[in-house]
Amino acid sequence: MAAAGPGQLNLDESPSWGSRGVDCFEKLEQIGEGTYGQVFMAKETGTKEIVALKKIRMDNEREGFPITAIREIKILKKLHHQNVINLKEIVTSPGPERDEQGKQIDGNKYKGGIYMVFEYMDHDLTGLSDRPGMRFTIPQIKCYMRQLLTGLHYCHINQVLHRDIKGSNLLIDNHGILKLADFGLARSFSNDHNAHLTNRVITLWYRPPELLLGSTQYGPAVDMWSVGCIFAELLFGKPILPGKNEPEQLTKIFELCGTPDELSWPGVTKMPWYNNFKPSRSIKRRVKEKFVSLPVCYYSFDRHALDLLERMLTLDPSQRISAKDALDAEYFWTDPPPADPQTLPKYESSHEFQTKKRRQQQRQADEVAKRQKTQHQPHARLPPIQQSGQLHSQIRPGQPMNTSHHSMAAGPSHNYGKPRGPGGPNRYPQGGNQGGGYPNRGGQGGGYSSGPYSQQGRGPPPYPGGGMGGTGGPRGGGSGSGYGVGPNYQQGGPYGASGPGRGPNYSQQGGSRSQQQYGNWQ
Ligand SMILES: Nc1ncnc2c1ncn2[C@@H]1O[C@H](COP(=O)(O)OP(=O)(O)OP(=O)(O)O)[C@@H](O)[C@H]1O
Repeated sequence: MAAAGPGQLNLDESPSWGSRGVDCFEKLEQIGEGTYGQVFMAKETGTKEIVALKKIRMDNEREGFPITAIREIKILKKLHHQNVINLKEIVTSPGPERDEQGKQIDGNKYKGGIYMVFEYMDHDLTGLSDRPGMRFTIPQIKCYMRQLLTGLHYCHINQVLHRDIKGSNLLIDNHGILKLADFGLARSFSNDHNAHLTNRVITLWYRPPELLLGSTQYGPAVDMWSVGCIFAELLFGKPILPGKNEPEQLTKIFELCGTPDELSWPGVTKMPWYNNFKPSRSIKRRVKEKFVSLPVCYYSFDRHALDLLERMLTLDPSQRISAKDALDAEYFWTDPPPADPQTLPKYESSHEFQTKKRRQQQRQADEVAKRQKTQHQPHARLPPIQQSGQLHSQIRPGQPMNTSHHSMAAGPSHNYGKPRGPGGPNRYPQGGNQGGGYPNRGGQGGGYSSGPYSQQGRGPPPYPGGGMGGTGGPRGGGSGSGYGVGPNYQQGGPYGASGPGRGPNYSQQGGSRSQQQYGNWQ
């Protein structure tokens, strides 16, 4: 495993990097729990500036500073764009880490913690969209999508693949600005695509078919598949491809996008795992059909949205639309235009971690109320006990802080864990998770890069309500095909016992994206 010298980062030209202690910051509250460790909202004691501190988890790193953190720091140091999170500095904690009881924590040979200091962002997309009653408008969705594509285009022209695009890694502030974050799986690429890269990246639900079929030579198109999944999710109201494991993920993709053949995807039959996952019968692509006639959806996908989605969810990566071309798509240039970020509603801070915690508390309160009710039932003459749902209905955290926008319907359902790459937490489905849990994860912008978001004439249209779910709906789960098109698992797929962090059966997704999990991933 690659490692930096103990206690040394040596990553910077700037002398202040790594030289300040974390005691320059007052920790305010925990806002994230990632594979790396915790993320805190903190205040710089001198300037009072609010920042996010991401603690680099060292406990599993016996051989040095974690390569994931080195990559993230190196890459972020070279990326500077309005739609990419700004890494401000690295700080260290001087002494040995202590737990809440003041006991020294073992296993950290650096005798202190290392933190990345980021600009603070009020929300992540998952946390925001999971707020009860949250409904994004079409101009809001266009605004977020355009910023996502602008940030990603900037990464791609700077030869960086993000490799973990998902809602919880898209941060949004109360000025409506969206930034790409979490570059822990990112890496530089060269345009010749000759290097071999690991295919065990990208959270399962957002992972493209070429990686699921074993490709190790890939490029920016992998991120564009994930963007397509996010785009559809924003309009559809829930994740569109919630596979429980890799084979099921591929099945879901084929059911939606059709089965590939040499005509639609030249070279597909030569892909490393094609024979393992060869569909038993051919299926027609039905992206348009699925999203045009939705029984339960908040927005209908208009013609331009469907066209763009089709081009993002193209099976053959060489034919998939690039970020640059997506920014030119009719969708962004037809009414209603993308909202100006400044005009978007401001919300109370909503990170996936917090919305998850709130939901857990609500669940616990519901259980207590249920228990009390059961205990009291035999005493028929006692007054009925108030249900926790009544309390819930009074608290409407999904409401924007300003009320100038559209009213919001109430809606439950935060998903708290998040599924990651080959194993990991989950907002999405991972076996037995109660409707939540995430899937596992295992030059400049040609006129787009950092400019302001111009309104495109033709005054604001009336915005119908709608947006990303929040109805607690069927997140996660969803099994099998019902089409009988599953891959040929019998032949012993590549996802069997061989993969690090994966159990012998397909439903295993535990783990993290640490070295242990990915081995020598590139
Ligand atoms: N700069 C920031 N401002 C506000 N919140 C942040 C910031 N960076 C991260 N967070 C919150 O912390 C969460 C986890 O952060 P991040 O994804 O960077 O950590 P991670 O350890 O890599 O997590 P994961 O393994 O889930 O990707 C984010 O989803 C977000 O809610």
